[in-house]
Amino acid sequence: MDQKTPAQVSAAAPTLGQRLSRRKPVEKLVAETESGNGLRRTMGFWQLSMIGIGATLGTGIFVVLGEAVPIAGPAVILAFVLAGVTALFSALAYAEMAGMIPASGSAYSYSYATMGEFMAWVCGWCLMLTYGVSVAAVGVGWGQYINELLQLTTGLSLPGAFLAGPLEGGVINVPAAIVVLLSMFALLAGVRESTRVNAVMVAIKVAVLVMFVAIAITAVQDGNFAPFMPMGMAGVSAAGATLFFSYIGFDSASTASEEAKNPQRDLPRAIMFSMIVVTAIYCLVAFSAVGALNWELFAEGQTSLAGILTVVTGTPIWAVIFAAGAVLALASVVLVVLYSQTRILFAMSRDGLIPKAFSKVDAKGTPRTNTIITSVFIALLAALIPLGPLADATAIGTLFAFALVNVAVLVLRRNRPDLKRAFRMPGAPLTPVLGVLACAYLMFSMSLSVWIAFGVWLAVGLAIYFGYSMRRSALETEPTVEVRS
Ligand SMILES: NC(=[NH2+])NCCC[C@H](N)C(=O)O
Repeated sequence: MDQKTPAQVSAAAPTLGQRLSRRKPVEKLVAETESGNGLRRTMGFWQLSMIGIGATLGTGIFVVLGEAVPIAGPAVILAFVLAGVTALFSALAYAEMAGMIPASGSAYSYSYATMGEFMAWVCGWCLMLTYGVSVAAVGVGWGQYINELLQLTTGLSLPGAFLAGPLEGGVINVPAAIVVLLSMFALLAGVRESTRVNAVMVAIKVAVLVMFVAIAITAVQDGNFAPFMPMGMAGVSAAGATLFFSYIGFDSASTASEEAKNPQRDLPRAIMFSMIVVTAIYCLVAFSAVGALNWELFAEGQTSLAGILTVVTGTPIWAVIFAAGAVLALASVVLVVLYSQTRILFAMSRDGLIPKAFSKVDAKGTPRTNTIITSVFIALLAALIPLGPLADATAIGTLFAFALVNVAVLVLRRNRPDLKRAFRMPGAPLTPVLGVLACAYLMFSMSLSVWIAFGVWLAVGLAIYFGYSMRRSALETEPTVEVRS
């Protein structure tokens, strides 16, 4: 048995059921975020939108699109719409929750307040796929573009053994690991991407993607769209599940709610606006890509978007500009998302569910140990695992976490109608229910191997919860907190 603090001796140890369902009161969560975070309310609609778009546009459109085309054929355009609609429901649910509980733990914190500790743990564990594993995926995409840029400008290429992990016939993916480790050093040095740098990155990303559309659309041929749906609806769904990866990131705007001048008005509008911009860009890029190049030529990752530009124009200059833009942009996504992952672990550690080392900060206020452990783990993933499995694992875990956010909206509407909501999800309770169903639909469109990987991931998470977190939870060890909900 664990040692008990004197204050606890009087109270009987909680039962398993009490432990699993104990909730962290909304008021406590809000108080934690308010106590001395010193954040200033400076952001308006545009800055919030730029954050959402900046965290979303990344490896999904620059690389995963190419991997999804063979799954759906030209109907990859529909797959983007399907994934986009699913993301939209969750985006609205996020807007409602973030306006009520502006906590850095994001979906993990929302679940802790609504469904209790066990579901919060499961959600936090899934968020490590949404953030940590997605960083590895973006890192692998970055590696492809840096190599492409090197080839286009110098004709040289890194030896194959150092461009891919063992599952793809290489030894270790060096560039992917390097971009993660460089970001780690930047974070340790206290570098944060400022809103201004973020806005520049968004401008670069949007500019090169618009350039892509403008060039590729001149080569669109009707014949390339027939047959439109060679793999049927199953192909569209499967591609939609993979492409869901490309929509992840709008939630980042919600994590800035404490820095927004008027979150109530601007946050929902910014989330909607980013979703519309991103969906429009994705559909246009997908349309011009599959229109310019027959979908069958996308197989086996033989073609990249940059490659299409060279084929269409006959000169490599546009491909060089495109690849250079992608290299800059993807590096910034790695930095931003890695930072978010450390913040979520910070929140979980503060709650006692993972070791205190993750919430220890150094003199500069940086969670040093947290940042190093997290980054090294992610660098290893990036070095060893291919993009496809990393993106799929990110997608399935995120779909699950997003489904939970929709459930959290339903639960709080019923249990705490009194709470002030900066934004109310329109059409509730129907819309959050549709949100859950849409997430479930995409999850069930994923292949068996993805489900097995997800199952293993969850099993490890449960082992940690029951073996460690359950007894160390701050709700158990801090007697001031009410254990029963
Ligand atoms: N939590 C995150 N923002 N993860 C990054 C998501 C990846 C991004 N949507 C991309 O396509 O590259």
